[in-house]
Amino acid sequence: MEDCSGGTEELEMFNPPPEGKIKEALLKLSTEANELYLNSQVPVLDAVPSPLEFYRDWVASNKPVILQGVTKHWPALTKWTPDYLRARLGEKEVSVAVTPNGYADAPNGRYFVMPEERQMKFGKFLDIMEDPDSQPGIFYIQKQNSNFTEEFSEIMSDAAPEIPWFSEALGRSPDAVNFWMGDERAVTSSKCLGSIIVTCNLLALLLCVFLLVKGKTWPDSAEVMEPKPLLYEFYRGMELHPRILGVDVKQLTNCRFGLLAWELLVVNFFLAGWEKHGFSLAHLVSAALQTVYLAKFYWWETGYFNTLDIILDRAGYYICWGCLAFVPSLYTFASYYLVANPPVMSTLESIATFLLGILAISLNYRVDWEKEHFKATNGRCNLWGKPATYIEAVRETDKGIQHSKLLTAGFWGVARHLNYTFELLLALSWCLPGLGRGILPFSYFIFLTILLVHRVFRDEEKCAAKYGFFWETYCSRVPYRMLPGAF
Ligand SMILES: NC(=O)C1=CN([C@@H]2O[C@H](COP(=O)(O)OP(=O)(O)OC[C@H]3O[C@@H](n4cnc5c(N)ncnc54)[C@H](OP(=O)(O)O)[C@@H]3O)[C@@H](O)[C@H]2O)C=CC1
Ligand SMILES: CC(C)CCC[C@@H](C)[C@H]1CC[C@H]2C3=CC=C4C[C@@H](O)CC[C@]4(C)[C@H]3CC[C@]12C
Repeated sequence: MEDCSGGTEELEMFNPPPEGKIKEALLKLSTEANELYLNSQVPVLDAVPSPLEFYRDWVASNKPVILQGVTKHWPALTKWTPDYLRARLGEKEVSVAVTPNGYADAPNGRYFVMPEERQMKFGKFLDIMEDPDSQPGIFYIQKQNSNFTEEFSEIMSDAAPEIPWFSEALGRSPDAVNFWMGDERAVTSSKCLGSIIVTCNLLALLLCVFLLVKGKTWPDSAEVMEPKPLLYEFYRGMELHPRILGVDVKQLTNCRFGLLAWELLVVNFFLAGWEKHGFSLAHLVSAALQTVYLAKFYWWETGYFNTLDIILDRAGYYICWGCLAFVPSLYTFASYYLVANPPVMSTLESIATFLLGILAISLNYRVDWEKEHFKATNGRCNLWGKPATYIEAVRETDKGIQHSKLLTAGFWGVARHLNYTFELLLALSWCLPGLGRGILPFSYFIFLTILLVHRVFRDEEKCAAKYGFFWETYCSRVPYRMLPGAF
């Protein structure tokens, strides 16, 4: 690769347009093509079309299509084993691209860099494929100059160097037929996501079935949900705090598995994006904000043990499948999306987004902290420079008369759920690097808006039942839920 560095200096003299401008132009082109005539997904055809259909529906209208199963009759599919290829081509000299990252045919930062090319015996190349760590670099046979017909004529009859209906539709034989071969490092790490998500789903479903059976047959405590339709019991769960081998299930699924998987995936997606398109500050901002947010969660973890998830929601599909499968898939989606669709955000916008995110995380933490601090000091604390004000709620319970305090100072005197408002703002901040890439990068933000608005009503129903008249007094003193003056 050293030879390439001289080339980079020469390229500098052409003074290419800034990367942001190229990305912007390409994005505009792709958006316009999508709006004007493209399908939202590339269609898949299972049957071979006639030359006329192929020309009319896809070539002439300039639309992409995936043809499935067109090569299933090729002998190559069963014949091409390492032994067979060695016997036919072992002594043959072939051209092999060697790169540090597996991208022999892709832009590297602002430049399209040619890979180092080595001539070697095909047998030697197969040895490297079988033991990739035996040599530094990633070896990849990939040429665009019809290397299949030029260099691999010995195995040409195992495949079809020309597809008749395709040539008929185009009115010409192919200009080039290429043979590519490499190991899995030519593929980005995000390609494994499908298997990870399937595994999480299977594990989660198994656990939910187990929890249902356990709750019905050998619950940890006498307190289990009264009988309901089976599907409901499966969805909502049976037990509040089940344990498996002494481990609290909800703490394991929510705090350990779900959130750690979230962090690992977000870091992985950032690295995959970097490997694929070069370093992106905006992608880093998105990953860094999520990392700070999750670190904040662990700092505040004991506060989480007083939330609806722990005190009200039972261990069932909603919470356990949610944390084992839904959190790794949807909560990480903003970062995942940026792997294939790199951000088009400028450096200045990225820095502004980071600052917005940090501000929102700090405010969210501050709101939660004020309530925690107020409860820990039994109301004897200062907030915003003044002694905290509150409503003393008295209620009769199984354990006798109980006294509780409803905070009316600090953020809890401005609106009843400002922590959710800042939660939405912080979620928006790490989705923002996907701006200009359609609605999908904002999936998590949209889901969270629905979840939190619904949660406001769930939480207030619980508080109204618990505090009765005193809750109504709090609501009249602090009339807004999330947005003072509006909601
Ligand atoms: N990213 C995500 O998917 C989600 C994140 N979150 C975040 O988790 C954190 C915790 O949220 P969550 O548990 O839902 O809600 P809260 O932290 O707002 O807790 C609500 C509870 O606090 C108590 N409370 C309410 N108002 C007062 C008051 N004025 N004075 C004293 N106590 C009061 C009541 O419990 P009690 O009966 O003890 O008095 C109420 O049930 C937040 O930061 C939130 O943004 C939440 C949901 C989803
Ligand atoms: C079945 C699905 C459609 C819905 C699943 C919802 C759950 C996965 C989530 C419901 C509440 C979520 C959380 C609440 C509070 C949290 C604190 C925050 O600081 C980190 C995230 C979280 C633990 C979050 C995790 C997902 C839920 C349990």
